[in-house]
Amino acid sequence: MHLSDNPATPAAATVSEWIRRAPKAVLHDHLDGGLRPATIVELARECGYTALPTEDPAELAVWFRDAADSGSLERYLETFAHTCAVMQTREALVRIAAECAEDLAADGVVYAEIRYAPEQHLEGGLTLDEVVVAVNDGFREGERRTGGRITVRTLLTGMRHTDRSLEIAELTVAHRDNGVAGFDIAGGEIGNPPARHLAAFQHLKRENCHYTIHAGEAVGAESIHEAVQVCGTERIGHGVRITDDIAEDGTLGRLASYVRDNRIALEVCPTSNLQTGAAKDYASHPIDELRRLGFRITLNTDNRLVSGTTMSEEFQHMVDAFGYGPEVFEEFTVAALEAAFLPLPERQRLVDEVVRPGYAAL
Ligand SMILES: O=c1[nH]cnc2c1ncn2[C@H]1C[C@H](O)[C@@H](CO)O1
Ligand SMILES: [Zn+2]
Repeated sequence: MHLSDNPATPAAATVSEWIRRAPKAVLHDHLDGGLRPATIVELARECGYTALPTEDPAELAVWFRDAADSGSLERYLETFAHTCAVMQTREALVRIAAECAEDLAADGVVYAEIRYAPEQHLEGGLTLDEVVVAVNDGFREGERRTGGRITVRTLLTGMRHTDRSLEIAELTVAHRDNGVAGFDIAGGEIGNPPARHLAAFQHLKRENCHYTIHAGEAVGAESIHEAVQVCGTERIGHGVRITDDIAEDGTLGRLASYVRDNRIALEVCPTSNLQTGAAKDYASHPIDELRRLGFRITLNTDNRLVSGTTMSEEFQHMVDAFGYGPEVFEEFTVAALEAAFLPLPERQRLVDEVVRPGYAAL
């Protein structure tokens, strides 16, 4: 299925002016899912990558969104071969990270946790450490270019189908004082349960280090149960299939109660969910039900290029579907900062000095 055939996923939202101005925080955004299409084309030429589906940046943007709109997470993930192919040198990683910070800041994002899998950027001869340093340098440059309007931290992702997660967890700990805020597990969920990576999570716990896990996207409540109760995750990437454990009348099962009552944040990414088949359309997306039931909800992009979205567009889709006003987005933004892997005083400063005044001024 392509977006053009699917009225549930309009190509782009027309964003209200106040939404662009509203301060935003994003906890779930993949570096390799958010490149500028023109940058991909330029970098592909420079590094001799000839497999791009088109060299026209506008067409390339449409191609990603359409190709990812298959109803399957596996197919969605196949598109990342084209972005990772051009992310194999220090120069490319610095540029992509700096542009990511600029693009987010231009969209009103004041705090971002950007994730990527270092193991996917070694083909040009970089070491894992060099990859992390390059991305961090790029983000520091991007923050400078925006005049400090945005704070960016990274999450290092271990891929669930490979066996390097412990190494990536150790890398996370090694770079924790240098812009790396935590760890994540991503990739195809079916057949790759999070407990395969228990050694990584145990290492992070012993080191008092933060992590989140993609769960409840392509697999249901059992995946969320394992992520929360076996792996001890602090947040859940997506998590929308927690609805498996909620009855039609809104009665919560034991797992759903545990997640809600412990304020475990859900990193909800509506447009991505529509593309991978985790939700049917915006109007029936569980985000609103979960919010009304008291879950700690954060709103996110997942992959700005691959899902053809921005934080402002995600906000706008929620306005259109549920009639949300600024007070709901203020709630989501404060929730994101409460769940952020940033020291408490820095989170409080962002809430008190940036987010609250920003919403008051809308
Ligand atoms: O939504 C997702 N679910 C699972 N894996 C994902 C998702 N979005 C991106 N990824 C994968 C593809 C990327 O190459 C990898 C690291 O960012 O994470
Ligand atoms: Zn994701």
